[in-house]
Amino acid sequence: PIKLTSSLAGVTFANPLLNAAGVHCATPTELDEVLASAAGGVVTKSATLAPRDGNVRPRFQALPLGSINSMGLPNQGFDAYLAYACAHQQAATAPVILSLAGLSLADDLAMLRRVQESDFTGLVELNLSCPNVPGKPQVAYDFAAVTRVLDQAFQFFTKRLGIKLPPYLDLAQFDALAAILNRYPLAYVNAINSLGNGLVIDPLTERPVIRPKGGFGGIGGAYVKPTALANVRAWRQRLNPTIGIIGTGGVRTGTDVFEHLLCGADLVQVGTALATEGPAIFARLTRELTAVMATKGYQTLADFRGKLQVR
Ligand SMILES: O=C1NC(=O)NC(C(=O)O)N1
Repeated sequence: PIKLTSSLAGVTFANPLLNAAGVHCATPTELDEVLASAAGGVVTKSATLAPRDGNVRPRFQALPLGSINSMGLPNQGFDAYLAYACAHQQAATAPVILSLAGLSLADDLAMLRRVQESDFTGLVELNLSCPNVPGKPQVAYDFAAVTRVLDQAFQFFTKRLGIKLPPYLDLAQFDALAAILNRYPLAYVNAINSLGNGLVIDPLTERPVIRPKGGFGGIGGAYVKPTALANVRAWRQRLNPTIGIIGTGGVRTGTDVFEHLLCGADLVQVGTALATEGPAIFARLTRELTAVMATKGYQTLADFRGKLQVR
């Protein structure tokens, strides 16, 4: 019989599929709907210290080949998501990953200190790659800033910490950042966040399809799958084996899930396709992944994880 169990930093998932932070996870109702689906776990909308309304609308547009978004971190605030994560840890539901996106280094550290002092023992995902807060650069493109936040976080944080990274497009960047990341006891790296600051135009109205930032927003979906797979593969080839990998980007079918796992992902997250199809997608993806594995004679994810062949 085919088994889809996967573990990440000692946390076991019955199947490797979750939502991507930000999609179908901003309220307890949405979070419950993902947990009630065939997903193996759920990740919360990236929390800021205080609740946020986010950017002006329209701020999301589904597209034939993916999506563009400039949400601007609308969320119920850190306390709400920490409470949800703790409650569901007690209820022993599928794992809840708590995503954090401070608007400053101080906010990142303040939230991590609160998690450290809390009863939450699960996975924490520090989002270093939101491209959509006007005036805020993506921290993960500034390697000195990444070093600062990890240096200061690991002075006191002893729980399971992963980081959400943006796509990198140059192998020298993977080499340089891996040398930094390998110095820290990271639980995992999640690659990729949306491809930042794309522009989608409506030729009829001669205007961008979303309003914030003059129409500049993060690109997701089929557009980014080759870049997502390359980032998963590049990190797997460079990071210590103790650092797990979550693959995110361009997942719409069981074959897409299979490809992320083949590149080395331990878990796989779904954003754009979940936004359009809803949580029922997790049953479809589980069915399709199982069919791919059956066709190839694989019984477990370990039979093929990270085993992309070299041409
Ligand atoms: O990290 C993020 N990535 C995105 O693509 N969008 C959200 C957001 O804008 O809140 N944040």
